[in-house]
Amino acid sequence: MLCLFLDRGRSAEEKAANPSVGGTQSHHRQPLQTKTPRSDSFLAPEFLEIVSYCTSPDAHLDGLLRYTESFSDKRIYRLPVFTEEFCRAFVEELENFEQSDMPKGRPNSMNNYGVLLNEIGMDENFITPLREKYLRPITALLYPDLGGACLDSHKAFVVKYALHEDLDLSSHYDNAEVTLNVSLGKDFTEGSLYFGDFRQDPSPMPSYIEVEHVGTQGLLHRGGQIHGALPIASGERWNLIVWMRASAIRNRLCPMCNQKPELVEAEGFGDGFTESAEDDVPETVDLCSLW
Ligand SMILES: O=C(O)CCC(=O)C(=O)O
Ligand SMILES: [Fe+2]
Repeated sequence: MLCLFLDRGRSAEEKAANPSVGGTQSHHRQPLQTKTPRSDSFLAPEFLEIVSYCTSPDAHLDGLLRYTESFSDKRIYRLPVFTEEFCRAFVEELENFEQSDMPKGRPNSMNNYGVLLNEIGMDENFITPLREKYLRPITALLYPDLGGACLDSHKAFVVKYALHEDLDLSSHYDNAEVTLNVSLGKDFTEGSLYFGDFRQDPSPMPSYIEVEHVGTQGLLHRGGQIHGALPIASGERWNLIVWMRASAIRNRLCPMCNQKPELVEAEGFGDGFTESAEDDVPETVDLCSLW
């Protein structure tokens, strides 16, 4: 059973009742599951401090920016997210899954290597609470105009780059209002991200900036910020990517085709649109920051 060390607070009685929880096995034969995280111990203390600030009554953008690193005027921010111990355990579990004979899909149409988190049961119990409880107070301040306060679904996956596999990722924008990209390790050289224009606001001479990955830390950026990844020169690079969507925004205009979406039924979160598109759209986007 997959359990990403989220149960550090188990009592002796619980351990006696279910000693196998928390173990790491290399051959999974049954559907993988996670336990609901019972503590915040997998999150970096500095990240918890940021969340605590953002949920305080007087929180404001300038106050939040004191805790993060900002990159140019492109609204890209770096912040601590996970502990090192968690990142190591997470990658170890992903490697076990990779080596298993479980059926696997590709993370997206561009990356050939990596893991879709819903395939290992980590969507509902791990990414949903991470988005709702921890990330949303932060994105509400950073991206109110993009529905940062009402990001209500996601697509989450881990991408992997290695010398005889994918080396880089070409320029693209994400199917997301806001993206979180956390560096999980392992050891690698090069492989930085580069960012150009915001898709909805192109300039005749786009300027590009390069942003390095820092282990355990995350980058938040607008999904529409054009970006790509430079080739790694050695080692292996694993990153958690969470494409976060706000139905209140995309119900009005699909961010991929710039048209009013025509909805078809989908499984799970689909692409993050909701059916009652007409009814749910707030008068102004900032309404959702009143949550
Ligand atoms: O390789 C990376 O760190 C970026 C991946 C990415 O941009 C994506 O999957 O959308
Ligand atoms: Fe991307």
